[in-house]
Amino acid sequence: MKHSIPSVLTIAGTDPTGGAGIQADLKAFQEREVYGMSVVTSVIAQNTLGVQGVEHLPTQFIEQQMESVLTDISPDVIKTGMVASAGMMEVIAETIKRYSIRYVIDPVMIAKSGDHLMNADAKQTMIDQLIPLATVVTPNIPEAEVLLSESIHSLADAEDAARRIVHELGANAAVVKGGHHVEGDAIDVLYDGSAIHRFPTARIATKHTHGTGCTYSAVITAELAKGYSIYDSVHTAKKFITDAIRYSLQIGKGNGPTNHWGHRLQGIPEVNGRVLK
Ligand SMILES: Nc1ncnc2c1ncn2[C@@H]1O[C@H](COP(=O)(O)OP(=O)(O)O)[C@@H](O)[C@H]1O
Ligand SMILES: Cc1ncc(COP(=O)(O)OP(=O)(O)O)c(N)n1
Repeated sequence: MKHSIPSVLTIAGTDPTGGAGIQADLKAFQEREVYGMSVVTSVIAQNTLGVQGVEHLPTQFIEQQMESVLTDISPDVIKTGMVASAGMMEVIAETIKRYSIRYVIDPVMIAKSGDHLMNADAKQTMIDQLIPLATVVTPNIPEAEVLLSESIHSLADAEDAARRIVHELGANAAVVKGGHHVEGDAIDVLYDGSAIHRFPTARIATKHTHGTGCTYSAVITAELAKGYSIYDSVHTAKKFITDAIRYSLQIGKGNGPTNHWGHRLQGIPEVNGRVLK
């Protein structure tokens, strides 16, 4: 049954500190005013300092969660984040095909803390089974390098990578995110199958970028669900994440989370990264 309110489903791992994974996705969905649902793939003991433990749910139980949602409420768009194993990827791919739902894949591989969130032997399954189903794929630079087995050093390399993810790996569109360049502006590049689009912002000097990629792809998912184009969805996501980083909350002992309501604080002055009210 189709619902009048745009609805979205994230299939991902958890972050008990709320900055990344499913918790970040649900916060972003709420801020973008779409109805958010979630299927858990792995339960992670992590915080702003890193990952302390991982428990993967059985593949069959991930499948059961997806069935529970999809036989009741049909999301307009599905997003995947952390999907650790080839077996999990296979059941997710089969489900997306069976229900024929638009799909955003954030190909999460390694957290910024350096912890591995995807098994190395799952890479080929991601390439063969998930990426070709994607309406949009949103790798950061290290992830694009792994997907294409090539190094990315420049903006031209990132643009070439986005083109290759579409033409060689079969995604409908690709955004290569610019957060991992050490210098210069944070420039994301979108290739939509016909043209390259650049989304530049000044790089914000902060260590509080935990969960940026999760939040960004969740906003793209939400905007697509509302009926916006891929270009407009990426544009909104870039604006949203920039405010979320700019107004970050300065919490946690390590790389803190972003502020999911930062977009509501635009124009409010800040001092040393703290918002003045
Ligand atoms: N220091 C920063 N200043 C401004 N934008 C940033 C910064 N770090 C990341 N971003 C933006 O956050 C989004 C996520 O990027 P990135 O950090 O590359 O992804 P991930 O979290 O998957 O590693 C992108 O839009 C990127 O441009
Ligand atoms: C459960 C879970 N999923 C994804 C990530 C990675 O998040 P990301 O948005 O790429 O940002 P970092 O956390 O790597 O800074 C995660 N940590 N946990």
